[in-house]
Amino acid sequence: MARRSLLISGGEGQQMRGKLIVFEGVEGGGKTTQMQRVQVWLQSLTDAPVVMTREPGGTLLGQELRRLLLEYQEEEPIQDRAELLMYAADRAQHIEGFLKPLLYQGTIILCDRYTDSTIAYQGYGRGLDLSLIEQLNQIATQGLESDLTLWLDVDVEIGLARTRARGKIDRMEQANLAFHQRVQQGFQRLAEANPERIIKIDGTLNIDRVTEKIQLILSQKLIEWGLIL
Ligand SMILES: Nc1ncnc2c1ncn2[C@@H]1O[C@H](COP(=O)(O)OP(=O)(O)O)[C@@H](O)[C@H]1O
Ligand SMILES: Cc1cn([C@H]2C[C@H](O)[C@@H](COP(=O)(O)OP(=O)(O)O)O2)c(=O)[nH]c1=O
Repeated sequence: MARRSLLISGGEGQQMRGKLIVFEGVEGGGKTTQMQRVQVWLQSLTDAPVVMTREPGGTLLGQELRRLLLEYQEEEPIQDRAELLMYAADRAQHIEGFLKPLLYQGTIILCDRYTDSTIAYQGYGRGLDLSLIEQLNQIATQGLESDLTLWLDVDVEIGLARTRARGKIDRMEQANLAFHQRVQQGFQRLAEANPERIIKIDGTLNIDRVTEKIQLILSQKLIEWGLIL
């Protein structure tokens, strides 16, 4: 495949020339593992910078919010609506201070979780009103949607077993199985409702097979976007 600079295919001025590729799914689906592999592979194909980031935690403020959101403490449980607003604050900061400037420069961004996680976890998982979450996502993102979302689908039990094997589990991972199953159902519904944007990948395959599948999907997208010939 021939490389092509993203800067050539983009327009002038304030046009967003980069691409936002999001990795989603329940805990332990393999997002982090695959993103690292995809970053190296994609960077070998294009002159455009390929950058990895995550929500929560893609900015300095976000790192603080991530700590508060994921640290387990019994004294004063975080209320569901406070949790929702903290994820939204992380996203607003991330988009304005990090994602948008890079997208204007033509960067390809690989982002670990985005708006669908809020719908799945706070909406389906916690049971907060979906239209309220959509409004909040709109406020935080100012309408910035992912160009492509790769949903690494694994059974909740498999994913949680993987994260437990990895070590200490965080506040969200400690939520009960029924919560995580509702989250999973959320991702399923989102994928059904957005077949163009969200592509499901079987995350139970071995690591190399998952990488191959992602590479195949991304190769087609890069051609479609005019980033490789
Ligand atoms: N396809 C896979 N098969 C088996 N284990 C995997 C697979 N993908 C990732 N893992 C392992 O599962 C754990 C969680 O993976 P990780 O990439 O951190 O997932 P996530 O970021 O989605 O939570 C890690 O220990 C990782 O090595
Ligand atoms: C972005 C986002 C994440 N989350 C949760 C999902 C995860 O449990 C946690 C942190 O995500 P993440 O770092 O992806 O955890 P892991 O790599 O272990 O899967 O935050 C929400 O509940 N709502 C959101 O909007």
